[in-house]
Amino acid sequence: MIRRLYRLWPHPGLMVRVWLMTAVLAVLQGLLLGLLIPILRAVLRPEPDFAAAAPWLVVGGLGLALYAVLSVVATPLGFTASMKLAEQLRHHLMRHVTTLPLGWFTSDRKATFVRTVTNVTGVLSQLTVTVAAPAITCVLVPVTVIGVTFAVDWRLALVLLATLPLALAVMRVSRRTVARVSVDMEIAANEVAGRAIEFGQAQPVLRAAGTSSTGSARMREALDDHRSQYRRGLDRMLFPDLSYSGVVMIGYVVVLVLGVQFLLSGTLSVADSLALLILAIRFLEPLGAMIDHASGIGAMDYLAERVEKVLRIPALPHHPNPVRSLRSADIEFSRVTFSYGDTPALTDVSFRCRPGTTTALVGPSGSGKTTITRLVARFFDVDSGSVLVGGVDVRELDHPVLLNDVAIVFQDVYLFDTTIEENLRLARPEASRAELEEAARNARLDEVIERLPAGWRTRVGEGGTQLSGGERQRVSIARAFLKRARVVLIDEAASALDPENESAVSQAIANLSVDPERTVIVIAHRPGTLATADQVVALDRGRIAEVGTPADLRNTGGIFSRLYDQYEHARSWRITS
Ligand SMILES: Nc1ncnc2c1ncn2[C@@H]1O[C@H](COP(=O)(O)OP(=O)(O)OP(=O)(O)O)[C@@H](O)[C@H]1O
Repeated sequence: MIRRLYRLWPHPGLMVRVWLMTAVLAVLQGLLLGLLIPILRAVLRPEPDFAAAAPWLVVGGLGLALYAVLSVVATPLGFTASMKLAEQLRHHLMRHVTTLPLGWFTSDRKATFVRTVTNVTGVLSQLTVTVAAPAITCVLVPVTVIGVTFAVDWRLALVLLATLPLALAVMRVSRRTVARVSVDMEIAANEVAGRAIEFGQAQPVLRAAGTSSTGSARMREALDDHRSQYRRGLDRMLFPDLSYSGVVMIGYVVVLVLGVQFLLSGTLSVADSLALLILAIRFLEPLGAMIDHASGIGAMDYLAERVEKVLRIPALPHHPNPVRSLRSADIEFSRVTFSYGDTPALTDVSFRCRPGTTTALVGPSGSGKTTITRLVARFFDVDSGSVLVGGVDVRELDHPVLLNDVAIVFQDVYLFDTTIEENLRLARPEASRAELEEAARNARLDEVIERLPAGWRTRVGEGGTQLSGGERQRVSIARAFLKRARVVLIDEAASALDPENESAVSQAIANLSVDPERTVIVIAHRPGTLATADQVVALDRGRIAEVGTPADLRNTGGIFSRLYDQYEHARSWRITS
């Protein structure tokens, strides 16, 4: 465990200092106890010899003073260490996460990551100080006491020594049980937390459907499960707990019986028997306390594994001499094949998008449209073939340089809870007022801003909830203009937009491709976008089905013409309904 924690932290110096301090205190404690022997031997004689005891008392006094000073230093060190260690581990995780492929950030992984960074690192760092350090004491005090006991009577030292491996062996077995119980309890607690979040979020749906009792039944079920898991856990812990205490108690009784016997037979003095009795107590007491730390150590194991799991995710490979500028926005897919693990997404896909043009990606759900846009931005690396931007394989391009020239307009745009101006400035913080206004005009956002009560200074709410979906997309397109991105990847809203937003978003997309240096790829769901695209790439189950201009493909009876008719039909249905 110690080795594992040592490897986990990039700079384990602070942790080692805390542990060393604890170790020094533990050994000092054992040695101070050992001083009892010469002191008791000098005092518990028929004629007490205080002069002989005096030097030991002085050494003991100095030792105690040192112990007190070290304890005073160690306590605040422990407090700050736990905070600093958490901070260090968080930075370590964050640094690693910035090297991961963007495609790794699915919503469930994001949740796990957030929990690991916030909760797991904090608890692990705290346990590293509050459990690992006392656990060191629990081992080192008995070990030192044994050393000292050997100096008095090797026979009793052997009895104590026999207890140690036995207790540690029982401890090992117990730890496994305790670790399993801790994991089961953590899973049950997570289930409760998950259900609670679901229960909260689903309130509107549950109430609208008049089934709020069903929702609370699911919640109750999770709580019941957690309670019975907890009870089962306590039952399972009973046996290791009792067997461990049993070993420690038997050790103590054996020392007591043998000590009395040696005393009665005259082979051990009264002073030594008394000293040994005290040493035996100090030997067995920390050993007994060790079981209390077993669940903490089990929890540390589990938490360390969770941090290691994130750190083990392979980073996006880095080219040793990356190309540091983008020659042009020419995009080419050359025989690209890609799978998400075992799920094939694209097979042998080749097409080219020239600067100054708009390419519409169409195809049924799951045909690979989103994957194409992800590969352009290098969220993932292809399995075979290559994606070229400006004639250079994206794997050879400096990733920040690529992302600097790429703007992505998601279907569901997330805005920060600040003003509309700040949300736009994210794309280029130093943009002038005139540049902001030009970007807003091009994205047809100007008319939205005019309507807002505080204009540019209107706060958009968490996630941008004060704006409609189409308006949020316009903010995102305005960012692409402001950023002067030469590659723009758009996932057009598939759900219905009101006619005003629909035509504004289509116009904004059309404005983007006016720039002769810009390449626009849009996952198109609107006939308006399809009709104005320069090129259509139709996909079917990860393969290219058709490539051509909308006019060429409109009457072929192929996938594009079918989808076009469907979109048109849906549109007329919306208009007439
Ligand atoms: N993160 C992922 N992990 C595993 N499989 C994925 C992932 N994303 C997509 N897939 C799978 O890859 C295939 C292509 O998905 P993709 O999202 O590219 O299709 P799409 O045409 O954009 O679909 P839609 O129109 O529904 O968004 C599908 O089979 C999908 O289930």
